[in-house]
Amino acid sequence: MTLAIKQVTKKYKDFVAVNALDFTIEQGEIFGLIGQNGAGKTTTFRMILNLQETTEGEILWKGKSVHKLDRDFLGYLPEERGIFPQMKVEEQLYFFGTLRGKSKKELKPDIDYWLERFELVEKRNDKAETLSKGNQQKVQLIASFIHKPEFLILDEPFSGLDPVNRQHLMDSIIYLKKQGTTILFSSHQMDNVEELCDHLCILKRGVSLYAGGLQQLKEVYGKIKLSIRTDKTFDELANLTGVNRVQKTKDGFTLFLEDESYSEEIFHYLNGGKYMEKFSLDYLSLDEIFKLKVGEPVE
Ligand SMILES: Nc1ncnc2c1ncn2[C@@H]1O[C@H](COP(=O)(O)OP(=O)(O)OP(=O)(O)O)[C@@H](O)[C@H]1O
Repeated sequence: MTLAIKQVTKKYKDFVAVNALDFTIEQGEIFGLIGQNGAGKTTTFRMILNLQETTEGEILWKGKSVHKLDRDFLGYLPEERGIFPQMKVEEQLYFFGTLRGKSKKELKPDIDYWLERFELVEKRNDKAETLSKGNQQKVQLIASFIHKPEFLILDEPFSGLDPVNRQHLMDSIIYLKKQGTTILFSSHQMDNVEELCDHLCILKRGVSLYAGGLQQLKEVYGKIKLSIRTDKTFDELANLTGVNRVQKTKDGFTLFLEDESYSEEIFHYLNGGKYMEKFSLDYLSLDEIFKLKVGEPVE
């Protein structure tokens, strides 16, 4: 494993912000940390970054305590956004890259590449303060990884970006993973997490409710989401055996089943087992699982 969080607790006086957190991240994977506001995501990042001490437990990078490491292997996009307002975009990127030990010559092709990729080429000589909020965020994002860190931590990287730039960011994260970068990020946008993550940790008030593979998590619940188009009524569907909940959708209904085994019986009931225009059985989305999980009491 690359990063190991071992029984880490963070207390602020009597308040426990992170409680016995324990998970590992493998080299080259994308790992999502999700949780409601105040769940302890930023605190966890700050402890990995050695910006804050753990109260208990330890954090290891490739077997060594993060206290003992030079920080150049890390890249970090903090939640508090901010770049030097008076500095030009390109200057800014050279500044952060050289600060992390790269030469201007090494940085040049990468800066050109990322400015192009994030549609900032025309802004390269503009002062940061004249950019829109989203564009400033893109500059800060590029600055976080322009020195090609082995491990990149992104705190809410998607917030504040429009859908096109969100897609650019998704593609860039996948590109960085392909280059071998290990990536840990937090997001409140579950569709982004679902699309990108191999593994994830769900935090609730500092406690991990789940840490492991995304697909494994989905399989715990099974394929219990049935989307159908039918002329049956809401009540008829709600009264079926094995149906826990019915949701009206734009073009039909979604049935949440007790168990996926009920789907066959329902298929026969709806249309005598014949052709149906829409009948699809699926896993719950991460968003749905998240809402179920955070609704459960913490032990
Ligand atoms: N310096 C501090 N002193 C006291 N309490 C703190 C401090 N920093 C964070 N906390 C508390 O620790 C808890 C976790 O905060 P943290 O910022 O890690 O949450 P988060 O999951 O990143 O939330 P968000 O999604 O809102 O960014 C919160 O209740 C917060 O108020």
